[in-house]
Amino acid sequence: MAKMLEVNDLHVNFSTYGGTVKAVRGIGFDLHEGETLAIVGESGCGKSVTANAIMQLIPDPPGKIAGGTITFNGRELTAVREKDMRSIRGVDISMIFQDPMTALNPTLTIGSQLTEGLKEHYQTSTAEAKTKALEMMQLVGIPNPEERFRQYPHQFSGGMRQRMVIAIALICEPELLIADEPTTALDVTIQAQILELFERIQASTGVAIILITHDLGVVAKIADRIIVMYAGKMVEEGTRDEIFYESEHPYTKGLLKSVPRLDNQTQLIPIDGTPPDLFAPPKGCPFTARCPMAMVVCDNVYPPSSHLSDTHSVDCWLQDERAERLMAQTADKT
Ligand SMILES: Nc1ncnc2c1ncn2[C@@H]1O[C@H](COP(=O)(O)OP(=O)(O)OP(=O)(O)O)[C@@H](O)[C@H]1O
Repeated sequence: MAKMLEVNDLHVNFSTYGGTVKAVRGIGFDLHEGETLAIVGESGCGKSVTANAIMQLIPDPPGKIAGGTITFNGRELTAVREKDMRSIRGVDISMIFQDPMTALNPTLTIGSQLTEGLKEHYQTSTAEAKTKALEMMQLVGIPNPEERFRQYPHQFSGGMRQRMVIAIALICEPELLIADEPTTALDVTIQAQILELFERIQASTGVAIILITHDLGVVAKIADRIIVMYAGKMVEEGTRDEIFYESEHPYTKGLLKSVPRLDNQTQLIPIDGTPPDLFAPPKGCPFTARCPMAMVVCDNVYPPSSHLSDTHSVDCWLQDERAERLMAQTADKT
């Protein structure tokens, strides 16, 4: 599959009264047509900022893309003017957010919100837009679309509202859908239904998906590849199986231990401690203070990326060829 998106050495900062928050600190990844990529990590690690940077929605000020490139279908998005970006957003790249309650306008009918994008970007006639909207409602599993088309958001349940938000995001047939915590506000059963919906939509439309979540359990079934972020860095990247069965970063392993399992066989073990302050991130590995395997070097130098396979890489000194020597140094110091 062809490469659609390439993020390279992306840095995003926010200037605040307290200083500069270094929210994203040099991340890079590719996305191919029709792929589902999950970005996973604890609250505050930079997932949403990464998504907003791709959409060119970083509020400036206080935010700024301080470095790096974001190339979408050969176009460098950081250089695109806002006017042109408006014709990419919602058309080529769509984004949906966590809360289906606030994403819809309570004063407009579902139908007018669903057809708005088609009319604005393609000057589609009202009749044609309605036909397309009803098809889309069918695709996302809204029963009685004709009747529902005329209703207002408050007449929909939370799960149905999220289906509508997804329909609105997809109606202009984007090539890329970015979903930021799309199931977090929903209960577990509805959550599973929405995830199945993503799978179904991808199979029928071929849209590529970036799924952002703090919950590895959510991506277990649907992600092709997973990026694990910590304190603005990408600490591990791999296929779903590499992350679930062969993860090497102590943080990824910690996240996996804190995921509830269906068989309820294992005890959930939260990761002790909190992520570092992003005003003054540590110069070494940011996970050091919470890492059960930390060595002296971890505190002082950020680890180089170790490539464990063509698709699997990890930023951890334990994977470096010098690890044994570094462990001995640590033992000497203790
Ligand atoms: N407008 C802003 N002004 C100042 N700091 C910001 C702003 N937006 C984000 N940040 C900071 O950037 C960092 C990354 O935030 P981000 O929202 O990307 O985290 P996240 O991983 O998506 O977490 P969550 O799931 O809680 O949204 C955080 O430290 C956050 O406080």
